[in-house]
Amino acid sequence: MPDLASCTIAFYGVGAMGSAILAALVRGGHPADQVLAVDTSSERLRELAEAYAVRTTSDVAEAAGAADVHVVAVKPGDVPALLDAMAGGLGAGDLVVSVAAGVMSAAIEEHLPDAVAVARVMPNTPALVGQGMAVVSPGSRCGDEALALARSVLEPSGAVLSLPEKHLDAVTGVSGSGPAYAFYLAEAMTEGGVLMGLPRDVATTLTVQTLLGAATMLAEGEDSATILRERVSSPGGTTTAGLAVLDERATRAAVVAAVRAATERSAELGRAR
Ligand SMILES: NC(=O)C1=CN([C@@H]2O[C@H](COP(=O)(O)OP(=O)(O)OC[C@H]3O[C@@H](n4cnc5c(N)ncnc54)[C@H](OP(=O)(O)O)[C@@H]3O)[C@@H](O)[C@H]2O)C=CC1
Ligand SMILES: O=C(O)[C@@H]1CCC=N1
Repeated sequence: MPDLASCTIAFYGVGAMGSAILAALVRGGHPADQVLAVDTSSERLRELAEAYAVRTTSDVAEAAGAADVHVVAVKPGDVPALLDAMAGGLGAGDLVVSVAAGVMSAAIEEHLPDAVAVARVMPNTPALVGQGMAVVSPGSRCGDEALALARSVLEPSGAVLSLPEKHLDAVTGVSGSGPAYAFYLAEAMTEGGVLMGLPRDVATTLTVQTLLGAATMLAEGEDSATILRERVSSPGGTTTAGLAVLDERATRAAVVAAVRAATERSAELGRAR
């Protein structure tokens, strides 16, 4: 397998997720003329060409023949037809990296020539700002060099872990869908501030900086979430009053159930193939 720097990388589907990984890769220094955006939407292609000077095409077979690394970022239900359109252009030395939720690497391999390596990845949208979390799992034909190449596609997007594929549904439940849980909390905190009389822009600033500060303490410090929460909670004070309401309304159980539901939905998407 070659180094990523010498590879042409095609992104099939440049919606929310594909374009975030593409953007991080180009900002990270990968030559834009070695990046190919492929999408059914000519408007999306025009936007990406303008923003990042990447090459574009709507011809899947042409892209498959031109690239070495192939990032599949269409909706799970669109994956089989896309792979069939790609297959004729792929051969030994090619790597297919799929970010589609639930779609198993074995199901992807069935559509492709035997010589093609497949890796599955569960990324998330903070890749767009270089703060993504991606978990990479090798398929049955993905050796160490191909796995390293797959990781290097994601490294400009943020943190990267390698795990066996059996964990990817749970990963999807925590970090794949997780940004939406954080945005949901941000919406609710902002709304609470507005209800209590703060101007919306002020409530938004307070919420965003508070979540950023809390996440930075978790990321950079040694202390667990439990210890950090206890340090905010003065006995008989304001925080315990607020947290008691979250407990009364079973918020912790609701978040655990949300992770379970997203995990189960990922597995279900895989069975639908
Ligand atoms: N969004 C997220 O946070 C995450 C998404 N994922 C996974 O990423 C994948 C993409 O999700 P997301 O970016 O949200 O979806 P989007 O709908 O935003 O993007 C998918 C893009 O692919 C295009 N497309 C569909 N079929 C083809 C085709 N045959 N060839 C080229 N382009 C095609 C779509 O066009 P059109 O709209 O015309 O169909 C669309 O522009 C999904 O499989 C999802 O599970 C994984 C982790 C996180
Ligand atoms: O909602 C979804 O299905 C995709 C996969 C993980 C995040 N978004």
